[in-house]
Amino acid sequence: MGISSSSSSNPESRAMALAKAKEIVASAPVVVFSKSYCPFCVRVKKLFEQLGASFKAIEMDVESDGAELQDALKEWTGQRTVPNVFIKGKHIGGCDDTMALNTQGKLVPLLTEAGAIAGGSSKSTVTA
Ligand SMILES: N[C@@H](CCC(=O)N[C@@H](CS)C(=O)NCC(=O)O)C(=O)O
Repeated sequence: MGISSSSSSNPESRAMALAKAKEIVASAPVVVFSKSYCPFCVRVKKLFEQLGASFKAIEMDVESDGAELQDALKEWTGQRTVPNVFIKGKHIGGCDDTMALNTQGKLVPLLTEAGAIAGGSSKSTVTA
C-alpha cells in the first residue's frame, strides 16, 4: 500500500465518517441511507411518501464520501446494505425490516411519535 492509503481505511477518516453518519441520523426524524439505483431503497422511499412521512435520503452513490459513510454504518449498525433506515435516531434496518413494521401496523406509530407525519396519518398501513 505504500505511504498512501484509501480514505476509508484511514482511522481518522473512519472516525469522521462515523461522526458524520451520527450527525445526519440526529438531524431528521427519518433518515434513509440509500443508493439512487437501488430498487429496495426506491420501495422504502415510496412507502414513506405514501404514508405522508417526511424523510431525509442520503444517496451514498452520489455523495463524495459515500463509501466512508457505508463503512461507518457497517461498523455502527452491523448493516452494510442499503437502504439503512433510522427513525428518531433508532436503527430500524433495511427494506424488509421497514416493510415488516408496516405490515404489523407498527410503522405509522413510530413515524408519528418521531414527528415525521404532521398531525398523524389517517392510514395505519399502506400496501406497497
Ligand atoms: N434484504 C435487504 C436487501 C438490500 C440490498 O440487497 N441492497 C443492495 C443494493 S440494491 C446492497 O446494499 N448491496 C451492497 C452495496 O450496494 O454495497 C433489504 O431488505 O434491505
